[in-house]
Amino acid sequence: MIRFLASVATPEEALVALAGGADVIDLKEPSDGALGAVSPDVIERTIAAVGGRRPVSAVAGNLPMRPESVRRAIEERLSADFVKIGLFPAGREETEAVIAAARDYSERSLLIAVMFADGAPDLGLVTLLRDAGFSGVMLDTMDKGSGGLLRHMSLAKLHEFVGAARDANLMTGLAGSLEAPDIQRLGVLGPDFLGFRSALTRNARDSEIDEAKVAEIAGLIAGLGRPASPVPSHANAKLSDADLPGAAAPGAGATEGDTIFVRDFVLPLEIGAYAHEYGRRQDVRFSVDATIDPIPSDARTMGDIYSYDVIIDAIRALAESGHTVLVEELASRLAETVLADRRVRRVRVKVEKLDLGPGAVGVEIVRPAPHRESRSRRK
Ligand SMILES: O=C[C@H](O)COP(=O)(O)O
Repeated sequence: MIRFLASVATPEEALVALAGGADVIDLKEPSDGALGAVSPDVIERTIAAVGGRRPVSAVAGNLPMRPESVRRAIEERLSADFVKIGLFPAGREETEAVIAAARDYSERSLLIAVMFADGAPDLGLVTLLRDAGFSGVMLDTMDKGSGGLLRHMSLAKLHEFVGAARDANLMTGLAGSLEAPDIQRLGVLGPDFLGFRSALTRNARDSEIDEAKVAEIAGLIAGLGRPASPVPSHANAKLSDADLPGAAAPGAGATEGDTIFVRDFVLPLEIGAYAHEYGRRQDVRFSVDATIDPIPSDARTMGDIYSYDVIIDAIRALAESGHTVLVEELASRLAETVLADRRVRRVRVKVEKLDLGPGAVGVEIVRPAPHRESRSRRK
């Protein structure tokens, strides 16, 4: 299950976030850039207001990459469940010194490193973070006026980040001016947290958060229903472990379903078994028809639908994944990604190479959703 981290500036906002359904109350001062810190007094009052119902995190601030500044900031925030420490662009040595300095506190709080997608993040730091006792790592954006996370980093790169962090046994979070349509697209990657501030306010990022907005984001995240990697014990106790939504069996006598499609989507890919097909790209056309549970007639938000963006993202990820020998492999991998969403009943995938002749060559496959099959076998 993916958790919803809501950034708040005051105890009052924390209560709004709580009422709206946030899973983690993240203290930061939004008028002071990406990781503006709130005072220790605000931290204490917020912890008291939240009263143990949810974990509270506090950011260390927009600090220079100097061990003594980072140490002091962590020291003042140890009463929070998580302390988020920004790894701002700096030389490797300075960054390593900050990570090493944080190690002294890893037994006393859960440390989360924050890297910045628009700040040339070094994903190779993940193992250092693990060795220094960090509990998690997030990707966020520094410049809140420069577009959201997906503008700065491709899904394939984010996938790599989540995978590397998970391999290092770190919790992962994604944030950066995220909006409602990003949730399903990032949900496919299975991070532990999605973090929000801008999407929770009706006006500017530093205006007050709005409960209805918080509830909308909470509903969309709850609708993802992905399994989570373990969250360390004392913070976990404050997180609700509601059953995975979206897992209900389709009603008996349900219709064939509706179709979400992406057709004739052409991208250049490295593909083919011949030597002359290596080291160059050729145009490949993808067409995907996903048969999904009938769309409710009152569907109005992203949470009510299966997004074609998820299919497009999966195709783009294939294009970025290096050389593939067979179109059949592309088709199977794409089908698997689409079928991972429990609303999908069946998928038809057509993959065509366009540069080999006057026409197209390729493959078309149809695959049923495995979770639907096993359910009907049990009956
Ligand atoms: O940690 C999450 C951030 O506060 C996200 O803020 P943002 O949605 O305004 O980028």
